[in-house]
Amino acid sequence: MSSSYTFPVLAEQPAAEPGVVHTVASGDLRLSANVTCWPVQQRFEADVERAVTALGHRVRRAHPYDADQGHGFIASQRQGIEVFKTIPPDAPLIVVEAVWQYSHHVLAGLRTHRGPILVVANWSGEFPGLVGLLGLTASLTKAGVAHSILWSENFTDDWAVAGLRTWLETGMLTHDQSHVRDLPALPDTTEVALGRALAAQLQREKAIIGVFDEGCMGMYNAIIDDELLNPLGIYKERLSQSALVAEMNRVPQQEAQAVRDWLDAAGMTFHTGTDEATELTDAQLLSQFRMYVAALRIADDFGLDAVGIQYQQGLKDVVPASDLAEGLLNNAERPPVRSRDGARELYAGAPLPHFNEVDEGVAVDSLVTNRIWTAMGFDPATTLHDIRWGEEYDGRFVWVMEISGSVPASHHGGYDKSWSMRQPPMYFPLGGGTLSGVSKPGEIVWSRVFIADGILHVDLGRGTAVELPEEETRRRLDATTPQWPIMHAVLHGVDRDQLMARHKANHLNVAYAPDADAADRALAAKAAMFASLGVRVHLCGDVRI
Ligand SMILES: C[C@H](O)[C@@H](O)[C@@H](O)C(=O)CO
Repeated sequence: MSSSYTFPVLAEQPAAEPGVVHTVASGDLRLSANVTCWPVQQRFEADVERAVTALGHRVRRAHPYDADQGHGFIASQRQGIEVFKTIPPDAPLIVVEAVWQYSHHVLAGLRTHRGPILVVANWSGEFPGLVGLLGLTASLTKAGVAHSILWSENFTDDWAVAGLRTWLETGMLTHDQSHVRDLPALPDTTEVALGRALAAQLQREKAIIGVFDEGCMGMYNAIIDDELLNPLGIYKERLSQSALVAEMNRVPQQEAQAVRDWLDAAGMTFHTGTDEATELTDAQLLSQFRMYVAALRIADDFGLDAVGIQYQQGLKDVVPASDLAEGLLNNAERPPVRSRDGARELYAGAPLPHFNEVDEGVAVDSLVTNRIWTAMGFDPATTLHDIRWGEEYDGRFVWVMEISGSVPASHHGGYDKSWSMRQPPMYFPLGGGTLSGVSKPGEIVWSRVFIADGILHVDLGRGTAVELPEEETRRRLDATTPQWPIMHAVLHGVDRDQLMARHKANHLNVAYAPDADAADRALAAKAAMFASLGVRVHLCGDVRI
């Protein structure tokens, strides 16, 4: 037997100290975002520390502020793995989030952490901390990692302090989820029959989702393995964003300009300037229109039924934002794009559903929604939104649903009620415009496809997009990211904390129906279609089936 092998020497793992709670903060990959958001994170961490200390425990931050970088976030998976080597595996651990964060930075460490895990976020619209929390908890749910969650403005309110105390004392915190119920036996209605027929068609005839670079911004929760996807009849075409850029470069300038002219004629407003670093320029817009044309051509080449562009890593350093192209793709009424030989209009008169940030839960949902809404004769335009924040208005809790760049123009009531603003430089160094506006009042079906216990689930609910006075809309935009499209959403029979406790994604899908009865019928068809596809359906809040 040889004695020359090199055996690994494993460092001793640190032991947990009684009364000590460790904290970590996961951040963005973009230095500009981490530096900009750091002061808010610091404030929130101080709030959490004060609350934990008042309850008789000590806080030990597991990683320091980095003076060279100008922030104290974990900014990569490698860094996260190294940080977790210093954390006692059995110690109580709080992930503190006031910002949008990349879940994979901390997922490796959290997967093997044995002590109780709590994820907390600040109830604030300023930066997407709540969105970050929801992405991480969805990722932990998919990974099967036990965890608790909690949110508060500054951890001085009784509800949050009581929750924190429970978690510190027991290592567990549960929330009311009595608004969720499993799908009952479905009635014998035309909508149920339609849903089942569309499911049978999808499984027999199959559909393809085109994925331009999988796995956006650490969103492990947004990746659905083929083994879970294929039984629905849905298959992935794996595409590269570099092919998209190559195709963009083949789009002649006049064709991109024709898209701009069409939108100008349709009444859309472009807030342009000349400073590439901070303003939206005509050149950025032309690049975005090239992307719109290129995405349709590639989708046509591969026979895609839906498409997703990752953008936020890689492409963000190559071309302006993908959002404007994405919003256009999701609308039935779009600038026409023809095949390269000019013979055919591509996807004429219909949206090509786009799942932003290659969120594959959104891909499945958009495809299903598109089929049902089209079959029922409704506007099939659908989009995701970030669950960004919310506050009471006039005695009702009104959510700020705010996607990071674009919604289909029909959600605003048309292109003449839509505008485009430069994407914030801290996330989008090369700029590009949004497709923004205020979502029109109306009846919506909301939903989310997610993975738990190794299978696909979907939550379905009803809501109303409400109109708020202009100054309240302005206040909400200014309190969040004013460049992005906003929906004022009231969810039926689901309160603020119930949605936060239950929702397994940073995103939520919405689609409009002509009226409340139509929305109920569309939801019933959707429930039937998902159930027929083998997805576990849950009804949330007040839903009439
Ligand atoms: C630009 C930001 O990173 C956003 O993309 C982020 O807040 C999200 O939209 C997460 O869903």
